[in-house]
Amino acid sequence: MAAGLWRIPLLPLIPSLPPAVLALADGTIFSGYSIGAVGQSAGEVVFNTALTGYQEILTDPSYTRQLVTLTYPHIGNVGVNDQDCESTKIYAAGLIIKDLSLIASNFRSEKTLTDYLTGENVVGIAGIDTRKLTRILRDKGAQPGAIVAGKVGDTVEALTEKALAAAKGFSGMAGLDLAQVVTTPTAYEWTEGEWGLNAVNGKPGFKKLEKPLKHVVAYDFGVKRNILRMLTERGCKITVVPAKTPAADVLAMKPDGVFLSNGPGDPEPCDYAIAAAKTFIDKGIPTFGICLGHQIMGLASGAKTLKMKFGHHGANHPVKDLDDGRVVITSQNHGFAVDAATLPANVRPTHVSLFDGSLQGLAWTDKPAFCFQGHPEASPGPHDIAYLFDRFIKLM
Ligand SMILES: NC(=O)CC[C@H](N)C(=O)O
Repeated sequence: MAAGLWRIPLLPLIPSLPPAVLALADGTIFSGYSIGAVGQSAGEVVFNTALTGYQEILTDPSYTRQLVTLTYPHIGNVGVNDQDCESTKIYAAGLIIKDLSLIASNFRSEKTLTDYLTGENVVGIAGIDTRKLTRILRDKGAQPGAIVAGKVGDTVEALTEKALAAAKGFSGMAGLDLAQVVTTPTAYEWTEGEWGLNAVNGKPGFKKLEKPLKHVVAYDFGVKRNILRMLTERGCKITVVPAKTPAADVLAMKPDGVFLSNGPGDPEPCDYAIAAAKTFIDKGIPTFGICLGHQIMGLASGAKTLKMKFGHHGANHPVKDLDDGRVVITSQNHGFAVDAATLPANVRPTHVSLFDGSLQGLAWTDKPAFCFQGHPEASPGPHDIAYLFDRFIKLM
């Protein structure tokens, strides 16, 4: 047999694998096998087109209450390690894939994807037609759904009934304030830089902040670690604060700049964050927002946000920089967007998506404030738009 051929097709055929079912609220059923914990989980089903980075995706807090299907068909082959986590745990409500690699092969791998999902009590389903699922999500929009993962011997019929009921019971992401659910309970300092093969005395690890040049207060609405690392890398000492920290408390820390993080859920109900953002912008504090932070800044300007049909989730999205015309390939993960038609006169669009023309970046014409809808920290994804971090440093 040709090298490696044995790996791929056998797993779905092994009869003793526990069954799992994914149901969509529209009644569509996918039956496959369980690759994680036994149990059930409901959420909004979204598709992500990144070719790499399943571990970073699972641990991105912005995926709270979302069941993520990866359009790349073969997942798990590089295993999982502690250092590539974007937060302290898996936040995605469940994982949906076509084919699980039977082996994890990477010099940094510490465990398999299955062990990771099971250990974190997160459900996963494999062996389903993820292309069909993605076409449904593209045609009908992101859908409420549920995964029910059983034990060996459970019948698909019984799982299907439970999955359908759970899918129909999930009311969707609109109106959900999840930032206050996932935020840190207390403030903390962050001084860890980026990971490098030779970063710590010639060994792999995270660089340490050498000389703090700026003090940034970062609101944690579900912050991804690589954002903090890329700011640290540029000389920022960061104080990470809980989502509901009043603006006055932050101003008392006399920061050089304020950062508003990514995060899950609908930005509109986050009135506490919108009010804080407005204070910083009005007072002329250099302010930078990413993803949910961008949407919160948009709302603070008086603009409106809207729910997109199926959003942007991937690591290959072209975005145009309207200032110089360059096209950057970006990492994306959002289901809401700032409505360009509602921008006030003092806020101008700086970036647009070349997939659907939706708004990707904003800058205030009269204040040192700007924000971006996608993920300049990537992780996973290309670093084409890392220049936004440099822009923030310059603004301070
Ligand atoms: N990554 C994010 O910050 C996502 C923002 C918001 N929860 C959305 O889905 O649009």
